[in-house]
Amino acid sequence: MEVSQPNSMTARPAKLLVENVSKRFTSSRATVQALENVSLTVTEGEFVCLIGPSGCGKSTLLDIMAGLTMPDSGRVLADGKLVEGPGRQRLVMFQESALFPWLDAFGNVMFGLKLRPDLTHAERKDIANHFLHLVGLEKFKRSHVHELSGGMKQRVSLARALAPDPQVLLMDEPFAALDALTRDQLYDDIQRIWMESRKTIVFVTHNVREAVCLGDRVVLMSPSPGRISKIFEIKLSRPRDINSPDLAGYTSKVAAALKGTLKGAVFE
Ligand SMILES: Nc1ncnc2c1ncn2[C@@H]1O[C@H](COP(=O)(O)OP(=O)(O)OP(=O)(O)O)[C@@H](O)[C@H]1O
Repeated sequence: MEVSQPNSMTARPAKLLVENVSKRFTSSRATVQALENVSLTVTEGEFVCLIGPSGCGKSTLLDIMAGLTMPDSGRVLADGKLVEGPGRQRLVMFQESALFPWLDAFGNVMFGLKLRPDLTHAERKDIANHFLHLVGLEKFKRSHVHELSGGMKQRVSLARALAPDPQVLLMDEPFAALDALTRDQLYDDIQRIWMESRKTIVFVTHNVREAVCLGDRVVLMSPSPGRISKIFEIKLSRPRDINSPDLAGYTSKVAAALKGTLKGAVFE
């Protein structure tokens, strides 16, 4: 299967280097080769989207980048250092918000700042307020989790992940459970925040349009065994509007290739 990694950003340093990573899961019922020989370079400040059919290993790859799962073979380097476990420079944001229900929005962001023992309590409060403002929730800082909508919860999760100032943000379908309108708003917000902060982001999604709207590159994976089958470079200016016609050409190209992975072939 063709593997190409065009990347106009190669002049920038590699933030994450995935080298020949393989991972197999064995249960009493079956053995699954979740990833086989996956290699990928993510450059500093890049926004990379991972897309592919269910079960192709996207989350497994993200977890390995995060240091939450160890590969059977191969390795991940972050800033040239071997990833051997989770670290505060690589934080993960999941589909379902993993907020603490007994804390309000502010308390949840403050909790994330426990990762920054170098800061005083007053500095943490300032930072928490700043990030709640950034995600548009300053008026809801005293709201408890059950009082927030799904979109608001994901905004708090985003503020909590950004507040400790990680260099890399790993996002696993963070908007999948939200309605279309809320998602469209969040696409604008995440692009604005990314353009301001220039974090390195790896973003898992099932949604081709979402991947094309957000990614500098869209990495298409194929299942059984999980591999990278093709990488698309998205050369559209930012900020991008998910509903703009410019996106359509890329979207149909990626969608056709995605369909191909389901049939066992990949189209250009
Ligand atoms: N802890 C585990 N134990 C056993 N099998 C697992 C485990 N985690 C993942 N798998 C299997 O590994 C394969 C890849 O799973 P993974 O969740 O990475 O895929 P995915 O592309 O993220 O899927 P989806 O899009 O449905 O979330 C699947 O076949 C899955 O069943």
